[in-house]
Amino acid sequence: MTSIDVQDLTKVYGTTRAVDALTFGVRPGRVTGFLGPNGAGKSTTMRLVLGLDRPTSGTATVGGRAYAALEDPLRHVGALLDAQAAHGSRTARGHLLALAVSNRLPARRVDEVLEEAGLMSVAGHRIKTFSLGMRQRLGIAAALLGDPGVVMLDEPSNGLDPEGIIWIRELMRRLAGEGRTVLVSSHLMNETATFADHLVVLGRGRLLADTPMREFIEGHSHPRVRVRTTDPDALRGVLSGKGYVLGAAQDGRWTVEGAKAEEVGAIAARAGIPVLELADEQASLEQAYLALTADETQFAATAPTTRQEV
Ligand SMILES: Nc1ncnc2c1ncn2[C@@H]1O[C@H](COP(=O)(O)OP(=O)(O)OP(=O)(O)O)[C@@H](O)[C@H]1O
Repeated sequence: MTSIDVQDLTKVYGTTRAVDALTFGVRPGRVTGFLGPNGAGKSTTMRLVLGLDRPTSGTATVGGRAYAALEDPLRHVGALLDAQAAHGSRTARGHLLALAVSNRLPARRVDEVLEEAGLMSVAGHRIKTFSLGMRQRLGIAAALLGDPGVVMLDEPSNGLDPEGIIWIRELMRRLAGEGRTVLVSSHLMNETATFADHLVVLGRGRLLADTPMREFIEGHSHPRVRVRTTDPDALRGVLSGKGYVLGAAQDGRWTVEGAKAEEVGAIAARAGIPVLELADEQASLEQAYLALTADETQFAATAPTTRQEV
């Protein structure tokens, strides 16, 4: 099966290094989430892989070859970059048929992908009447037209309703399960956590992480315990004796940063303090991502006081 390989890739626009000496691989059989703050270089990287832009230096290949060198490229790589790109005056079926014909793909694929994308009932409607979510579905249908081994989707959940979000998640899982190479950019961390096996994270054009999802979350978050007690003052006292701080209460529960449930439980039990609820907090992808990218966000709203402190 086919991999995407990005090797020492750099793209400079004027004074902006949109992509900066980037090296990573996207492997088959798993969904790779492509993350990074606004302007980190995700779309530029995807455009370079698709040969839509020329690298300043370095290479981006699919199955070891530049996209431009692929014969019948849609049979190898399907991509959704900009869902607005389709001609508004065409029907969904007309648009896909034109793509199929110009790329020497069998016309029967058109109805197959319309069905797959849930667009069969509107296949004869003009695209200009489509909502953003329907355009996303059409863009994904187009990406699947050539039955490609590599699928790249830029923000595919954009504009999709909850049912559409579940559909895209299941579609990506299935494509990876079939052994395809799936690269998906997203700003929605909770969403990405439901479908990605692996993560590639960019910040200001550079590689920040290329790791399995689980390792990423474990490596960029710290343990935290949630506890409910009838005697918070006593618990605060015994915990502070062990170097832990009982945080502020929220909904009748307290948090202890940097601790494990078994440690807090043992400390409370030794002091005879009643504990009504005790659990390790599951670190989320969002927490881990924010911890990693805190210094890499180009367009963060920063309070003036924080600025002066830096
Ligand atoms: N055609 C272009 N001309 C000039 N600058 C560009 C061009 N395309 C991208 N850039 C710049 O390159 C940087 C990376 O942009 P890119 O769109 O690749 O980031 P991104 O990670 O996809 O961001 P987002 O999450 O906002 O989509 C940004 O600073 C952007 O302004």
